[in-house]
Amino acid sequence: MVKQTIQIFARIKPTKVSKAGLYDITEEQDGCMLNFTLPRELSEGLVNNKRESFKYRFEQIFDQSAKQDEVFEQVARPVVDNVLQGYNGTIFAYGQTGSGKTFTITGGPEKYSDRGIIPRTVSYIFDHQSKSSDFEFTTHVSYLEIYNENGYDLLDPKHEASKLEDLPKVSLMEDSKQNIHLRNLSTHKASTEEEALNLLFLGDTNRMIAETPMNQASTRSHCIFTIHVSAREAGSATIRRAKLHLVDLAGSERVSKTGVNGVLLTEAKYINLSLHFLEQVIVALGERTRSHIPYRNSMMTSVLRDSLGGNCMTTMIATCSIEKRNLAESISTCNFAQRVALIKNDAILNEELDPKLVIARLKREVEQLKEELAMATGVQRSEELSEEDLERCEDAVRQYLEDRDPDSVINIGADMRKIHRCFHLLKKQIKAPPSGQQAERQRQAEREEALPRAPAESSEVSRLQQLISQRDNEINILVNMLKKEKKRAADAAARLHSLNPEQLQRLTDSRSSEMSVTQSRASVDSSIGAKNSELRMGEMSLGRQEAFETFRRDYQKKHPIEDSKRELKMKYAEAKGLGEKVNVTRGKINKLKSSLEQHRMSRVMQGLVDPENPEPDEMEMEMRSQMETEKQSYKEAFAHLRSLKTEIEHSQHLLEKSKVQLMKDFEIWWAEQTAALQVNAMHKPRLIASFIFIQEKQSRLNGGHRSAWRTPSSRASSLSTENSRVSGPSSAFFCTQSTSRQASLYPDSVVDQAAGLIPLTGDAKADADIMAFMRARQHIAQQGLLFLSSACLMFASVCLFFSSKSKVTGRGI
Ligand SMILES: Nc1ncnc2c1ncn2[C@@H]1O[C@H](COP(=O)(O)OP(=O)(O)OP(=O)(O)O)[C@@H](O)[C@H]1O
Repeated sequence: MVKQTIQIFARIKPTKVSKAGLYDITEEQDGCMLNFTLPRELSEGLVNNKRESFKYRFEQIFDQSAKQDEVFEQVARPVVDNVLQGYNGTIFAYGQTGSGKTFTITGGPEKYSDRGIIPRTVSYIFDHQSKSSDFEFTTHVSYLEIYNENGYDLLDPKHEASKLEDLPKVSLMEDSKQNIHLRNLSTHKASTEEEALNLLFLGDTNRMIAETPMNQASTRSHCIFTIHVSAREAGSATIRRAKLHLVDLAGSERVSKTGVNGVLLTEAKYINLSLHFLEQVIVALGERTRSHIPYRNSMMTSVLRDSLGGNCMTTMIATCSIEKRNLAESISTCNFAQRVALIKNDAILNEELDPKLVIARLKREVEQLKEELAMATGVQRSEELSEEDLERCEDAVRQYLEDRDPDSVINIGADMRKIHRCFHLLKKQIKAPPSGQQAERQRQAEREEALPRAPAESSEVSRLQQLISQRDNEINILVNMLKKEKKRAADAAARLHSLNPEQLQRLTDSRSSEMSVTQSRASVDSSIGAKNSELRMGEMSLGRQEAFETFRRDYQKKHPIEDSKRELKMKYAEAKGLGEKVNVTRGKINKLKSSLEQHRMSRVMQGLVDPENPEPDEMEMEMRSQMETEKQSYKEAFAHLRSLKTEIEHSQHLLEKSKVQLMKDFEIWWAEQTAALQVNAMHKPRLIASFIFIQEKQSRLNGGHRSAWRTPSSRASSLSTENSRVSGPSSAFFCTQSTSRQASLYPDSVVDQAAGLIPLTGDAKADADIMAFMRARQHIAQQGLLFLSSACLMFASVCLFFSSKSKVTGRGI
């Protein structure tokens, strides 16, 4: 058992503002000190006392310039090493919104070097596994999100989440030993790093898609990515199982400061409540005398029960923002961390015996004991030998006969039935007529025995015989080589035959090194995320698509997307170059190999070397050394290519995530615009005619479906024309969009007349007439009678004008 207090680290988020004496970090013998010095006006306000200086001890403090790899090495790697040894581990980030929790745990959205603890941990685990060939590892992952005290499975493959409620709900269950189980949380086997990273990406994308618009600005949920590792040494029945929780908590700021209402307030209350319960658990654990720890108060503390005061090695990273307005929250984060540092955990090695292996071992033992008993008592066992036993006897006899050691024995145990069986097999061997080859060899030996030979003659004969067998060997080698070549050619032809043109193209492409295969697989995997955004794009109406294009052009975050694309392109180019290099080197190695073989062969043929014990000559040594150099360069290039492949996959994931984010931001913007326009429309009933006019036109653009204009999106774009005149810049986009469409379909004059000359009258009947007319006009327009419709429009306008005038004056026309 390892007794250890929770290790605490702090990380300061980079800021453009100069630190101007607000904080400093000092190194001490047993850790680091973080000192905050508050300006007077702050110490009197936000923090409820007048202290100006606050000091906190941490295991280590990462200042603004700290890089992600440094954080991984210091914070995560020791925990992960323990997990690989069989100890549970937890790493959690705590801090106010925007202080860098997600950046630390998952990573930044732009650069590969910004990847956080989770992807680095995944790489580390699989790297370790590939190097430990004595162990058999299995890795599973799960991803849980806790929002408003409800758990959701972020890795559910059956659902395409568009909101959180679409994801399966996870609930807590407690067994008789009070162990917590998570019902409905799927765990997925990951056999490779790539598979695990794809799962992480799937979960992150689901998390992003399922965010409610209200919680956009900040992650208002807790997320727990769990890696389950089990390891067994070859031949051992003992399995070590450990799990690693990587936790990104929700922002810890106080409700009063968030200044929120409605849904957001409910969220904030839940977050604060669950963080409050977390604090209660931590306080209770810190008090030695407390026997009851209130884990059950919240889902998060229930899930993390083992991590807090239980069987786990736990590490916390406190994320702090040192901008003036955030100092109070950072101080409260550090206070929290100090309490956490008091908690003692008792981590135990999670070892268990694999029941299957134990049963097999016990069965073997029982068999042995039965055999010994039979020998000792003389009461022989009478039941038939099993198939397995029969096979074992055959193997034992074969090995015995093949063994050249005259002292070898058959080791089959004390069972008389098996001993009889072995004797039976031996007798069969002796009695059986020799096979063709054996018979020939026997005859030859007999002939040789029978021949009386002169000593000189016999030495000449044996020299010639040696030469013949040497030639036989050479012929065999050549025939085998020929066969291999033929087979390789036939396989290649068959493969080419089975490829479709696209694959053929890919094959001929220089990227057709190993890299291209893995890359294409990666792109299939990364399409999981792309699917969401593409699907949505496909579902958009034409107007909305156009709106999206405009939105994308002006999108604030477009630059990172463009940067990522550029970076990805560069990496592709680099991978292509490396792939070519790998191919060239491989070609060189193959060429050297065949030259070496030829060289050896020719030496053997010339009788310059003993085929049984070929001594390398100078040329061979030279070729071998060249081959070693090439192999080294191949290895290096290949390793580089592999790491580049991981980088490319990561960048693809980031790009996909940015695209999903863009899509989400667009949806929110669109909803806001629609809502604003609807409010305008309610206050301007007289504008309905132009609204309908544009609606109808929009519906025409959308393929002439009447129903299209009922959708909020088309309603918004129709209203927009009016809105652009009334509410100005906020709807400038709609204005541009509509006018550009109008210009292409209708002469400006007609549109203006339609929108400007036919306002509604306020009289129900007259307005109904106007609407009926508009629809009729739409119908005519759809049949291509644009000119006629314009004439009708003018005529109707005149009629309506007189009709409304006559109503006003009380006279008929
Ligand atoms: N150490 C850092 N280096 C560079 N950028 C950072 C760092 N820490 C945070 N950021 C950036 O600051 C922004 C907010 O960070 P992040 O999303 O990680 O905060 P958070 O604490 O997880 O917030 P929330 O509680 O809302 O989820 C992001 O754009 C992130 O990329």
